[in-house]
Amino acid sequence: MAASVAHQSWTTAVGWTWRPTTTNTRPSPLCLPLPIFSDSVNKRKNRALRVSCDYSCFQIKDVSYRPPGTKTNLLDGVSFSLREKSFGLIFGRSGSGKTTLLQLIAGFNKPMSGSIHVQRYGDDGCPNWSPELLDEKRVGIVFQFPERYFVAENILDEVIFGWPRQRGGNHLKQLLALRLQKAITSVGLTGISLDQDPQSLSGGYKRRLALAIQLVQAPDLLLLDEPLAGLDWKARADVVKLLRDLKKELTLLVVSHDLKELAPLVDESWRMEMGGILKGEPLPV
Ligand SMILES: Nc1ncnc2c1ncn2[C@@H]1O[C@H](COP(=O)(O)OP(=O)(O)OP(=O)(O)O)[C@@H](O)[C@H]1O
Repeated sequence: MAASVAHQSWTTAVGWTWRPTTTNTRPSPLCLPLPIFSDSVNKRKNRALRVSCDYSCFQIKDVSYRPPGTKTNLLDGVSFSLREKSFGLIFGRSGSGKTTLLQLIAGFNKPMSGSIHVQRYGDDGCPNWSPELLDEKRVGIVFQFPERYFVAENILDEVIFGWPRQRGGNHLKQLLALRLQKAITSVGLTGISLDQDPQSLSGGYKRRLALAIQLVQAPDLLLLDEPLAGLDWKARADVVKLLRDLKKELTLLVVSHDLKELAPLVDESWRMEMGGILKGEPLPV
């Protein structure tokens, strides 16, 4: 069977954006209560308005990290916040600790101190729940040169690597199939046969595949380490365009030296200084 989802039709829509859930609904004491409307229509309108204006931020607070058995901090009191569906860029000298920070946010290592949370805000800009620990399952990461880690013999297997371990009925299978289709479409791989060897793809298409592998898990936050490194000018332009589209769907935190090409996408930027000290700073381009 040709391994392609491009020509299959799917009738059910699957939500793409996850919202953190919590049982703690205590409002911030600093926030005033919302106005009470006697008219029920106004109440409904007001509620609809509030829902559409809610938003989340990923919050890293005072994070420090030193690898076990070493004496030097690689990250020193790193704090920043990134609003959902925005594009954050961290730049700075080689060896300053940028990749180390991404690995902590992805949950590969635990910080020595500090916290990594998701905070929800209401339409009045006030936190409306207590912050929740960021669930690492909600975070995707694409390493530098991700194509070096491809293991499967065809594109489909590469994308769904790990699925056999997931048990579930038809509902789960349908959900995964829909996610697969959406991921493949999002990165523009629809014209490619999924039977193909991933290593036969061009450099730009390998990066698309690496992104699809993460998107199929439907992350809320996608971390990218040097997404343009090693690509020719055309592939770089393709990946930049793809990242612009992805920003509409999820939050992107990128580490890169390619400031000029990524600048049009960037909402927030920070410089990592040697010793793992992060400072908010406009891009120097
Ligand atoms: N487990 C470890 N033990 C000791 N030192 C480490 C460990 N992991 C990374 N380092 C060192 O920490 C420093 C920061 O590394 P990191 O890869 O985070 O930097 P970077 O800013 O991402 O660099 P680049 O831009 O070159 O990718 C480097 O000097 C690296 O050698």
